[in-house]
Amino acid sequence: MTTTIEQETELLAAVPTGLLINGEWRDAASGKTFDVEDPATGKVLLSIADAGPEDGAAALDAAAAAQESWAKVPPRERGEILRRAFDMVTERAEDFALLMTLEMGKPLAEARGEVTYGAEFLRWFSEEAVRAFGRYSVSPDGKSRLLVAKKPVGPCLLITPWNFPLAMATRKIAPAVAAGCTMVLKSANLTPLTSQLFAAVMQEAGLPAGVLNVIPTSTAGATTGPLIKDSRLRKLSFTGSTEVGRRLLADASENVLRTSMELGGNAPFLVFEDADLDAAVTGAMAAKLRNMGEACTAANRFIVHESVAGEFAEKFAAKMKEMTTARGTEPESKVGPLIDAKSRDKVHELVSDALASGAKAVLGGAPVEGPGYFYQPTILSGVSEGTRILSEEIFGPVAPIITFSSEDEAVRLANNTEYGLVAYVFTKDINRGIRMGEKLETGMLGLNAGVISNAAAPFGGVKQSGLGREGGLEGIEEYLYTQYIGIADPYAS
Ligand SMILES: NC(=O)c1ccc[n+]([C@@H]2O[C@H](COP(=O)([O-])OP(=O)(O)OC[C@H]3O[C@@H](n4cnc5c(N)ncnc54)[C@H](O)[C@@H]3O)[C@@H](O)[C@H]2O)c1
Ligand SMILES: O=CCCC(=O)O
Repeated sequence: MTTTIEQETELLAAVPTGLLINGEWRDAASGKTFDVEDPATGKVLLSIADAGPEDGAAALDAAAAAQESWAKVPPRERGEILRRAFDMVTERAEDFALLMTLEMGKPLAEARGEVTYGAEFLRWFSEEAVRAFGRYSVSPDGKSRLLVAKKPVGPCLLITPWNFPLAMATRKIAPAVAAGCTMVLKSANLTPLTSQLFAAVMQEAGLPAGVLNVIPTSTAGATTGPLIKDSRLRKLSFTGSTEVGRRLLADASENVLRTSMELGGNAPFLVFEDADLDAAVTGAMAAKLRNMGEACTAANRFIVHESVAGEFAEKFAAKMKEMTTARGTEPESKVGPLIDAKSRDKVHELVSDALASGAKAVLGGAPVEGPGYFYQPTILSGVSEGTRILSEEIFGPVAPIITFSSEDEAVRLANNTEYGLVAYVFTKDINRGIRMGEKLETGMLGLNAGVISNAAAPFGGVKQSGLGREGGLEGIEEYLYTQYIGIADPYAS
């Protein structure tokens, strides 16, 4: 059912529009606000407070002041706050889903999926909060005792992207809460509303004042730059483009700040000659069209064995053709708008460049006429090596296909990128699947699977896709440091 204007207005009225600093919602010191737009219509949804450097400093003051007492809160209590937040987000799933659809554009069904995925980080880390164990051991020579403790790293700056407005925030906030860290969250300026609502839920779930401070801003660099150079900050966790991540890493080096970097991707999707082609097409649809292709995990290069490339392209195109583009609130919507005009133009630039270099559009190949930033689901065949579309993140519903004739060539093509986030492999040969795991230079691999994101798994990349892992047993470690205490021989006289 299409959502009504009344439903949308009522929901937007419930979203806090201020900055959250030390447990209070307040205006920006400058009094400035910025607009958040609906990418399907270009209309303004809401204006919210626009933090500047003064507000950033106030947020870090609050986080630094709360750190000592927050670290002393028993792990079980911290876990219970996260568990209550999980229950509350789940109860309000429809609100969170609609809000994400409004500000980011994804179809409602997908937004509901993100609520489930994003909430799961709250539940997972509510369980991990009580398992941040250290160890005690006897030294190899038996003469001393080794005590290894895990401690919260301290105040963190969390910077999130626009493409998964809930999950990218919970994937950082939940482990930080579990570990006993305080935070300043700089949400994405294109999609800050979901974080605003989520922060209100965290307050209601019992998170003490100052533990989570939220500073949406239209001036990211000017507002967060001074925080990164402030010695009270102990950790920067960033999710976004490799380009911005690289700059932040340079800034973070000044104080040798601990960092987690979840950056861009250029995922290869390999289809071998022995693959179940129907399963490969189902996987391709998920790996390409999830989030309209606006995912770091999106399949960016379809590398298909020459003997099955024609049949794969035909079957893939038949499925893609069924994908209706429409505002995400419409029941028929399978592909929502891209986030803004700049992103849509970049997608079209890459497609035009590939076509000019000899590729053929099996399907689509152009923006959709009319309001909003829609792009036609597109398949390109005959893309040649060296074309821009194979080396840059597309971030749109466009699938370029290239072919290979041997396993070695497939591996060479797949690894021919500075990125290393995820790869997808479709084959019925288990040994080949294992070989691919060993040969592909990525932090994650989908074996006969087109989506592998899971709160219980370590998400992250190698090469220029980043540093560190989010989720899984590893996720909480990013917010803990290890302290070793050497103890003299308790039997020595
Ligand atoms: N690896 C992952 O887990 C993952 C997940 C989601 C998105 N991404 C990547 O994110 C990118 C898309 O997101 P985006 O367009 O929001 O990325 P982006 O790098 O433009 O922005 C990410 C965040 O950084 C902020 N930012 C920008 N410049 C900054 C500066 N100088 N100082 C401080 N903050 C700054 C933005 O306001 C936003 O909040 C893609 O490259 C995608 O692959 C990666
Ligand atoms: O955009 C990248 C994040 C995608 C995910 O967590 O599945």
